[in-house]
Amino acid sequence: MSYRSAFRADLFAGQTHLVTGGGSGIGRCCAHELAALGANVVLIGRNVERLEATQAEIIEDGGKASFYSVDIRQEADVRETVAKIVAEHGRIHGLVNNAGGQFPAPLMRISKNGWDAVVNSNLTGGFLMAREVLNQSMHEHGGSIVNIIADMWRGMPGMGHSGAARAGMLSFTETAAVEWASFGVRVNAVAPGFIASSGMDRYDPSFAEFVVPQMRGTIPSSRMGDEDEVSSAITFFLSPAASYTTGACLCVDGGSSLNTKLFPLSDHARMPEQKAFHRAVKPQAVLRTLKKDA
Ligand SMILES: CCCCC/C=C/C(=O)SCCNC(=O)CCNC(=O)[C@H](O)C(C)(C)COP(=O)(O)OP(=O)(O)OC[C@H]1O[C@@H](n2cnc3c(N)ncnc32)[C@H](O)[C@@H]1OP(=O)(O)O
Ligand SMILES: NC(=O)C1=CN([C@@H]2O[C@H](COP(=O)(O)OP(=O)(O)OC[C@H]3O[C@@H](n4cnc5c(N)ncnc54)[C@H](OP(=O)(O)O)[C@@H]3O)[C@@H](O)[C@H]2O)C=CC1
Repeated sequence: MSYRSAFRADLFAGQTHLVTGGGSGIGRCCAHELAALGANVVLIGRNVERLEATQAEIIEDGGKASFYSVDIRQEADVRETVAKIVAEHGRIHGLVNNAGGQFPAPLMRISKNGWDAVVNSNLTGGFLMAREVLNQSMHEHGGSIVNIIADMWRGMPGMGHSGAARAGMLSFTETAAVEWASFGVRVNAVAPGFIASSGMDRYDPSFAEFVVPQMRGTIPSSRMGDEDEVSSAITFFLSPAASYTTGACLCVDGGSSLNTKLFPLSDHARMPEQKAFHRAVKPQAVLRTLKKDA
C-alpha cells in the first residue's frame, strides 16, 4: 500500500465505504486512505475517466475499489445505485458525503439556476445519499456518515449559495444524528478551510491570485491544508475511535474560522520560529500525501 495512514492498517477490513466525489481531490485521497485500511471502497461521481483512474490506482496499490457514475442530485439514480451497491456488497458501513462544489460569484449575480445547481449539489444530493444509505442498509445494521461542509461560520461572501447549502448540511447532520442514533448510525461533519486540493484547480486562476495573497493574514497556521489532513478527520469519524461522537463538526482549517479581522494576525505569527514550527510539522503530512493528480 502506498498510502501511509496514521490509522491501524486493518481498521476497516471487510467493510464497505462509499465516497462521493471519490474521483478527485479530497474524495480521491480519502478513498485511498480507506482502501489502505482494508475497506472495500465504492467511488461515486459523474466523470467516468476520473473514477476509473482512482479505482485503478487503488487496485494497483493492492486495495479494493469499484465505482458508479451518478449525479447525486438525481433522486431515482441515487436510489438505484445504492440498491445495486447493497445487492453487490451487502451492508454499507460508511458514507462520505464529499461530492460538491460551487463557483465564486457575489449573491447579486447568482441566477436561480446557478443557486439551484449549487444547493442541489451541496445539500440536497447529500441528503438523498444519506437517506437512501440509511433506508437501504444502515437502519438495520448501523453505520457512520460523514458530511463534508465548508468554513461558512460567518457567512461565505463570494460563495453565498454554497455557504447557505453547507449551513443547511450542518443542520441536517445534527438532525440526522438525533433521529438515527437509535439505529446505531452516527452522523458527523468535517468543515475544511482552504485545502490545496486538485479541486481548487477547477477555478479560474484569477480566484487563486485574489485569495492566496489574503490567506497569510487570515489563517493562523499560515498555510493551506492538504487533502490527507481532511481525510484523516473523516477516517476518525468513520472509525470506532468516534463511537460516542455524533452530530459533531470538526473544523480542519488551520484555525481560520477562529480568526477575527478586528485583531489581525500580527507579524509575530510569521516570525522565524513560527516558520520553523511549520517545517517541523509538515513532513509528517507529506509522508502520507498522495502523488498529485496527473
Ligand atoms: C472563500 C473561498 C473558500 C473556498 C472553499 C471551497 C473550495 C472548494 O470547494 S474546492 C473545489 C470544489 N470543486 C468545485 O467547486 C467544482 C467546480 N464547480 C462546479 O462544477 C460548479 O460550480 C457547479 C457545482 C455549479 C456545477 O454544476 P452544474 O450543474 O454542472 O452547472 P451548470 O454548468 O449546468 O450551470 C448551472 C447554472 O449555474 C451557473 N454557473 C455555473 N458556473 C458558473 C460560474 N462560474 N459563474 C456564474 N454562473 C455559473 C450556470 O450559468 C447555470 O445557470 P444559468 O446560466 O442561469 O442557467
Ligand atoms: N478544497 C477546499 O479548499 C475545500 C473543499 N470543500 C469541499 O470538499 C469537497 C471536495 O472538494 P475538493 O476535493 O477540493 O474538490 P473537487 O472538485 O476535486 O471534488 C468535488 C467532487 O465532487 C464530485 N461531484 C460534484 N458534483 C457532483 C454531483 N452532482 N454528483 C456526483 N459527484 C459530484 C466531482 O466529481 P464529478 O465532477 O466527476 O462529478 C468531484 O470529484 C467539495 O464538496 C468541496 O466543495 C469545502 C471547503 C474547502
